[in-house]
Amino acid sequence: MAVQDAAVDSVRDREVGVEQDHLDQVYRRLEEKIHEAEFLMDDASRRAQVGTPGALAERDAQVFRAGLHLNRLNSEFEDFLFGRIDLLLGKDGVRGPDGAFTSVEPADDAVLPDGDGGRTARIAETLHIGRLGVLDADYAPLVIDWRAPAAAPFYRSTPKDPGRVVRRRVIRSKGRRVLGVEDDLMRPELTATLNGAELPVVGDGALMAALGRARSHAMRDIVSSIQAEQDLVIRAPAASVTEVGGGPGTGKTAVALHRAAYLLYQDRRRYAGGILVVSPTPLLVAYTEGVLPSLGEEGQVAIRAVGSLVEGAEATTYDSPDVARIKGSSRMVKVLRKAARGALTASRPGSAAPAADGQLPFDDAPAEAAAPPTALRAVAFGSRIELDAGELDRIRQAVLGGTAPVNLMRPRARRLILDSLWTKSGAGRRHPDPELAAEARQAFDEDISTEPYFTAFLDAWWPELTPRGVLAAMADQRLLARWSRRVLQPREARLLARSLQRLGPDGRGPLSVHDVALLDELQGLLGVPARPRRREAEPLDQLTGLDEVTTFADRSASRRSRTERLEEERTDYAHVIVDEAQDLTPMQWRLVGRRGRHATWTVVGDPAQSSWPDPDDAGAARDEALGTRPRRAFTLTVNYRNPAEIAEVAAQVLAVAMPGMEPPSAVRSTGLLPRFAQAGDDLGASVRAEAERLLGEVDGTVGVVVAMDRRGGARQWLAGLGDRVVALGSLEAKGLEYDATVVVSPAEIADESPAGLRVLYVALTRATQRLTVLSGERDAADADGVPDLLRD
Ligand SMILES: Nc1ncnc2c1ncn2[C@@H]1O[C@H](COP(=O)(O)OP(=O)(O)OP(=O)(O)O)[C@@H](O)[C@H]1O
Repeated sequence: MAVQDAAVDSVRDREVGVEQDHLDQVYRRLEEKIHEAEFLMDDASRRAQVGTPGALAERDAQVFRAGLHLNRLNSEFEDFLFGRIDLLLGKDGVRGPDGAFTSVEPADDAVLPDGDGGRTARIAETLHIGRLGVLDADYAPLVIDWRAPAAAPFYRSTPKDPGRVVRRRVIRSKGRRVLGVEDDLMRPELTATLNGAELPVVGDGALMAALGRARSHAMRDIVSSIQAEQDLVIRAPAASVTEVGGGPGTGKTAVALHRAAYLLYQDRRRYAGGILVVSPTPLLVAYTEGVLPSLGEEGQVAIRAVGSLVEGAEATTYDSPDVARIKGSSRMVKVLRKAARGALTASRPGSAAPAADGQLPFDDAPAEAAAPPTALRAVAFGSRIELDAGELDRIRQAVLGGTAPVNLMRPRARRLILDSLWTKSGAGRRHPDPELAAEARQAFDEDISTEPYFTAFLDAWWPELTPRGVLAAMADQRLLARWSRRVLQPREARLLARSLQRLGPDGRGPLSVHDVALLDELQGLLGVPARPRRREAEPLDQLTGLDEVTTFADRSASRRSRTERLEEERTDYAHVIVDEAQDLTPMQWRLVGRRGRHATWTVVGDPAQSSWPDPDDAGAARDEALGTRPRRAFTLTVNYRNPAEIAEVAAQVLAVAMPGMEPPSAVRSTGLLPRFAQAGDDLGASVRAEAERLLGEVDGTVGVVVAMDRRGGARQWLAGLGDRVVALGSLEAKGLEYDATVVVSPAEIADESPAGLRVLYVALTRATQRLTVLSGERDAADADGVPDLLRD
C-alpha cells in the first residue's frame, strides 16, 4: 500500500513539475509583455512635448492601451493558470485566431484499435486555460482565455459527451507556484499517449475540493470549476433576455457574474455602454463585488443594490411588510401621478406666496409652510389686471391636461397666464393692425415677465417640484387620501402616509429600498427643467473637443473620480443582470427597466425564495420591463452550496412554502446532521453559545440569521466574538453564504410576513457545512429541539 502511495505521489510531483514549467514560461512571457507596455508608456511620455491635437490624440490612445494592458498583467491573480485540456486531433485541422483547432469533433482516424481489443489515441493538442489569453513570441497559445471558444470544451466536456477532450486537468496555483493538479478522464476507455508516453492521471475531485473550502466574507470566482449546465448559461448569446432559474446554491449569482465577464470578452465595444448588475442588498453587493476584478474585469460593470440605483438616494432603513407591500405595488404608479400634479397646489415648507397684489418682496417670505397664491395682480399700461382663483385654476387644469412631466409644463403655464392677462388688459382691441398688435403683445410679455413679482408668483404657483418634496407631501394624510382615492384602501393610505412622515417636511430623512423606487418614478413624472450645464474644465477637451484625450498624468490622477462620475451619470446600460429577480417589486421592475430600455438582459432568480407576496403583479411589471424581446430560459439543477443533510431540512420547508416545487439536488454530503437546540430563558445567551460552538467547528464564517426586528439585539449578543461571525436579519441573508449558520426561531421568521416561509427557506439554505436550528418560545420544539415547522 505504502509503495502504491509513493508511486501516486511521484506521478503527482512529476505532473506538478510539468505544469510548473509551463507556468514559468507563461510568466517569462508576461514579463516581456510588461516591459513592452512600459516601453510604450515611456515612449509616449517623451512625446508629450508635441503640442498638436492630432499628436496628442495619437499619443494618448497609445498610452491608454498600454496602461490598460499593464494594469491587467500586474493584477495579482491567485491562480492565473487553472486548467488544461488534452485533445484528440480535430476533424478538419483548421485553427482559430488563438491558434487552437476549432473543430469540436475528433478526426475519423483520431482513435485506433490497439491490437489487443482496446483502443488507443495520440494527444494532438494541449491547451492551457487561464484568466487571460497569452501568446508566445510566435503567436502560439501559451494560455487560452477561459472565455475564448477554444476553452469551452474545458467546461462542457463530460464522459458522456467528451468531444475531443481526453483528459481535463484543474491546476491549483498561488502566485507563481503550482500547488497541485486534479484530473478527470473524459475517455477512460482509451489508452492515450502524449509525446510517446501514456497519459498520466492524478487525483480526483477538483470540484469537491473547491466546494469544501472555508468561506470568507467575499465570494470567489468559480472559473476553474464551472459545470457544463452553468457554462451553457454563461456563454448563451446575448441577443435578448436570458432567464435563469434554479434553487438555492445552484450557482445563479456566480453564473451571472461570469456571464458579465464573458459578454465583455465577446464584444467589448458593444458592452462599453456598461453592464449593470442589480443585487437585492448592499450586503450581497459587498459579498460579490470582488468576483469580476478577480476575472480581470473592472470599470465596465456596475454592481448596485436596488436601493442605490438612484443618484443622491440611498436606502438605509426598512419598511414593515405591510408598508413594503403598498409601496412596491404597481398601484403606486397611479397614486404618484396624482401626487406629482397635486403637489403643485399643496402647501410647501419654506415657499411663500406673494401677497394678493403680487408685489411682496420675496426675501421677506415666511419660512413656514405656505399655501400657493390664489390670485395674480399685475399692472399693465397703467392699470391693474387681476386673475382670480377660478381663472388661475382653469389655466392650471388646461396645462395639466397634457402628458409632459410636471416641471416641464411650466413654460406653457406661463404662456397661458400671459395670454389671459393680455386678453383682460383689452390691449388687443386697441391695435386692429395685426403687426402692431403683435409688437404690442411682445412688449407686454416682456414688461410683465421681467417684473420680479411675476417670477415670484410663478415660482409659488408652479414651483419646481422635487421627488423628495412630493414624497414628503404624501405624508399628509388628508392629501394622500385624495391622491389615492379608489386606488388604495383608506387603511393603506393611512399606513403609507404614516411611513412617509419619517421624511420630514422637506423630504430629507432615511429612505427605504421601496422609497427609492418611488423617487425614481417621481423623477420621471416631474422631469428636470433644462438648465445651463456646468462642465468641469478639462483643458485638452477645449483644445481638441475629444473627451478621450487627456495627458497620461491627468488620466492617472483623475481615473477614479472620472469613472465614478461616469457611473453616477449613467442611467442606461447595454446589458442588465438582475440577481435574485424574484424579489423585485413591481415598482422596482419599473426602476430597473428604465435603466435597460435598450439593453439585453440576464435575469436570475428562484420563485421559492421570493420575499414579495404578490407574484402576479411583479410578473406583469417584469414583462413590461423586459418588453417583447425574445427570451431563453435555463434551469440550474445542482446545489453546490448545501450538503445533502442541510438541503433535506430545507426541502421540508419548501414542500410547505411551494408545494410541488422540486428542490435542487445536493452535489455532496458531509455526514454532519443539522443540530437542533431549544433556547434557554436567555435567548441571547443561547444564540451566543451556539455561535461560539460553530466558530470552534469551522475555519471560516458563521452567519446568525434572526427575524428582522431582532437584528439590533442579535448584534449585541454576538459582540466581541470577532469578525468571522455576523448577525443578519432574515431579509439580509439573501444570496449570502457561510460555513455554518444558526437559524434563530424559524417560527418568528416565518410569521414575519406573508412570504415568511419562503424567507425561512432562504435562511435554512445559507450554510456550506453546518446548520444549527435554535428554537425559541414560538417554535413549539419537541424533546429533540426540532421546531414544529421542521417536523414531518
Ligand atoms: N461550478 C462551481 N464550482 C465551484 N463552486 C461553485 C460552482 N457553482 C457554484 N458554486 C458555489 O456554490 C455556492 C452557491 O453559488 P451561488 O451563490 O452563485 O448560488 P445561487 O444559485 O445564487 O444561490 P441562492 O439562490 O441561494 O442565492 C457559491 O459558493 C459558489 O461559489
